[in-house]
Amino acid sequence: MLELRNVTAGYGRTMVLNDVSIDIPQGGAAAIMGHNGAGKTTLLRVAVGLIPVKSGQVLLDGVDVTKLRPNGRVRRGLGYVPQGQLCFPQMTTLENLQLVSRVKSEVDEVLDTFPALAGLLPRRAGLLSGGQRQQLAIARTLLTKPRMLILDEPTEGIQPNVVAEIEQVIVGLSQRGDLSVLLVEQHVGFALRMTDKYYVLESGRVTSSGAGGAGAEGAVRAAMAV
Ligand SMILES: Nc1ncnc2c1ncn2[C@@H]1O[C@H](COP(=O)(O)OP(=O)(O)OP(=O)(O)O)[C@@H](O)[C@H]1O
Repeated sequence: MLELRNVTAGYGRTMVLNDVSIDIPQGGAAAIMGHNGAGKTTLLRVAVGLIPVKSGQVLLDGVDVTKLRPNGRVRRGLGYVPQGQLCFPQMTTLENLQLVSRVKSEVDEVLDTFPALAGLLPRRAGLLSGGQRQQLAIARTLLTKPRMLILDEPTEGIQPNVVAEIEQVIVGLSQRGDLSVLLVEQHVGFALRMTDKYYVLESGRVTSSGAGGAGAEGAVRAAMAV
């Protein structure tokens, strides 16, 4: 569904990604792993269209979207949840959701996926916990009805006891069958459990890739130890 083909990209004259290729099929789930500064967030930004490529191509459903703006890519089915549990803190949980959709049945549908949010609708988003804000950020993106959900470190900065809750939601989404998932994640075990493909990025290059699943953990840890 989403393919980056030999992408080189960066900021100004500094290239961060060098000749990176990844391919996530429709309904598939892939994890990008690597140390801090390896270029994981940059890769996601390139996929979404927030950073132009210097060379290479981005394809959605086999169509070259390299020159397409982010809003065009969202219309074609990309949903992006950036790092940091972003929300509008002065607005309530419900108002944050209604920024995307005022259709009650659509809001109710995402609340089925996030029952924890249902009881927090009148609360200002700034007063939610980090885990609740992350759920809100994912719920808001789901309201755009993506076919591919792109998540940047969804468990970062979240209390360990809430991490499992977030993981469960993402695993559920990835198993829906109609939603592809691309995930940047530091928790190697979790990332591999829920994906069928992994890529390790080091200094802007893919240094290891293969099938996901718990069996890949050794290979990923070895690749990241280099
Ligand atoms: N807006 C920017 N302008 C210039 N350089 C940037 C910018 N954002 C990131 N970089 C640089 O690009 C490189 C890759 O950053 P990126 O955020 O993609 O890495 P990452 O793998 O996501 O790291 P982390 O795990 O710490 O989030 C780093 O050297 C970083 O300093």
